[in-house]
Amino acid sequence: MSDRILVAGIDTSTQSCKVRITDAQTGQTVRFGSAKHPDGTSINPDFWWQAFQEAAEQAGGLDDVVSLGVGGQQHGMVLLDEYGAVIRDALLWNDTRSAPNADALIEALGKEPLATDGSEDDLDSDIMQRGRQRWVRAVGSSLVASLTITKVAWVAQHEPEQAQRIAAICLPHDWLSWRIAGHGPLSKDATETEKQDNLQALTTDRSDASGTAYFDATANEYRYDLLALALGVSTEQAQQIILPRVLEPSEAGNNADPQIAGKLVGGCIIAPGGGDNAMAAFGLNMGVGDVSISLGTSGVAAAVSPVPAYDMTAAVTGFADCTGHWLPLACTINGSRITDAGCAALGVDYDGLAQLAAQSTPGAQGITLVPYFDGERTPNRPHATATLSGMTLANTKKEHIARAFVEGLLCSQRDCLELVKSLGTEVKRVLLIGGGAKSKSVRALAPSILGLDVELPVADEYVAIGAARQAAWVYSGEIEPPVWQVANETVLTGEPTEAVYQQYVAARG
Ligand SMILES: Nc1ncnc2c1ncn2[C@@H]1O[C@H](COP(=O)(O)OP(=O)(O)O)[C@@H](O)[C@H]1O
Ligand SMILES: O=C(CO)[C@@H](O)[C@H](O)COP(=O)(O)O
Repeated sequence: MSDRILVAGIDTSTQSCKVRITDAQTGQTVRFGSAKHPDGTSINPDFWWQAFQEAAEQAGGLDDVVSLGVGGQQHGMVLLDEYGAVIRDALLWNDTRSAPNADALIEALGKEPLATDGSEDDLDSDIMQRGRQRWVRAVGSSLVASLTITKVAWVAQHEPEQAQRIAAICLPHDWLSWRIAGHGPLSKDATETEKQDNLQALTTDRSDASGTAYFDATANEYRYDLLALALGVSTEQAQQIILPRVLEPSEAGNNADPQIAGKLVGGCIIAPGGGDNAMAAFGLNMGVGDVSISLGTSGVAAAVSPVPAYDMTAAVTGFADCTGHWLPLACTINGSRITDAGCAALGVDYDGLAQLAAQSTPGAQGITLVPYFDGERTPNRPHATATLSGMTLANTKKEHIARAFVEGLLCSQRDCLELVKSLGTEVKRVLLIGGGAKSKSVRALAPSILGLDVELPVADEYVAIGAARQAAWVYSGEIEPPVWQVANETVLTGEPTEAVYQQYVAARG
C-alpha cells in the first residue's frame, strides 16, 4: 500500500465534470475520470451530481483522499427551498434571458441621486453609464446577463411564485461541495432546526462569490441591499435568504460524507473550492504579469492583480481570485464551440479543420467570422448571432471558411486581452489553456493573432489542479500553498498579423 497523501481536484464545468486524484506532494495525476453534462443553459443540478459520481467512479473512487476541492463554472444560479430542494433548473452563466434585467438593475442604480459629499462627482451624467459605474464601485463589476444577480431578478419578475420559495441561493461549486458533505433535500417531516442546519452548511469562497454581483470582495461582505433590489423586496426580507458562508482561501470547510469520499482515519476535508477561472490561475501558479487565455465553453482572458480592479468602462469584470487577490477578466460566451461549429459546418474533425485552415492565408482571403453564435457578453450583445462576411464567388472555399472560424475565435480573445491590458495590467506571459488549447489550428495561429508569444502548459486540467492544490494546502495547515511544478509543452511563436485583427475589428463594429 502506498504511503503518499492523495487529494482530489474536481472541475464541475459547463460541459463536463472532471475528477483528478492527485499526489499532494508533487501535484502529479494519480487517477482521473470525467463525465459529460447535458447541453443547454438551464440545467437541473442533479445532472452535475450524476456526472460527479460517474467521474469519481471512473477515477477509482474517493475513499483514499484526505481532502478535496471543487472548482466550477461561475455565476450559475441555484435556488433552494427551505428543505434544500432545488426550486427550478439552474440558469447558467451563458443563459442570456436576463439581459433586460441587467439593464433594469443598471438603470435603477443610475437613477439614484448623486451623493452630495462630492464622492460621486466623477461619475458620468448619462443614467445608464452612471449605473454601470455604481455597480463597478459596489461589487467590482457592472452587470451583464451572465452574473447571478440578474438571473435572480429574472426569476422574481417571471416566476414570482418560485421566487417566494427561495430559502438559499448558491453557485454550482457551492452546491456540489454541499452535496459531497452529505447535505441535500430533506424529507417534508424535517424539523425547523434540521432545515436551518442543512442550509447553513452551504459554503463558498471569495472568487465565486465575487461573480454573483451581490458580494463585495473588497469589503468581504454580501450586499443584501442589492439582492433585495433584484428580488423587489426590502433588505430585511432579503436577509432572510441564506447565502453560503465565505471561507478564507485555505480554511477547511465541511467534512465529506464518508459514503462519498474519505474512508481513511480523519475523513476527507472539503476545501473552499472556487470559480473555475480562479482555480485555473491557482493551478498554473499565476502571478502578477501572467495572463491566462482559457478556451473552454467560454473564452477568458484573466490576469492576477494584487489590488482590486474597478473598470469604470464596465467591460472587464473585477472578480476576486482564490488567494486573497483579484482576477480581472474579460469573458466571451462563445469559446471553443466556435471551432466545434466550424467542424460541424464543414463536416470535418478538429485535425481536418486545422488542415483546411492551414491551406488558407492570414485574413482568409477577406472572409471574417464574428462568432457571436449564442449571443455575446464581451462585447455586451446578448441577442447577437454570428455573421460570416466578405464572401465572394472567388473566396468561398472550405479552406478560407475554416480559417475564418479559427481567426474569429482568436480575434474575439484578442479583444478580451486588449480589454484586460487597457486596465494597465502588466503582461509578461500569456498562457493558453482549456480544451480548445488542444486544437492544432488554434495553436498555429494564436501568437500571430494575439501579437505575442504564447506559452502552452502541458495539456492537463488546470481547474482541477488548482482545486487539488487548494485541497492539499488546506490539509497541510501551512501558511503557504504547496509548490507544484507547471511544465510547458512549448512556447508558440509566430509573426504578428495585425491586419487580421483589424479586419475583424472592422467587421464586428
Ligand atoms: N482535441 C481537441 N482539439 C480541439 N479542440 C478540442 C479538443 N478536445 C476538446 N476540444 C474543445 O474543448 C472544448 C471543451 O473544453 P473544456 O475546457 O473542457 O470546456 P468546459 O470547461 O467549458 O466544460 C470543446 O468544446 C472543444 O471545442
Ligand atoms: O462566466 C464565466 C466567467 O465569468 C465562464 O468562464 C464560466 O465560469 C464558465 O467556464 P467554462 O465552463 O467555459 O470553463
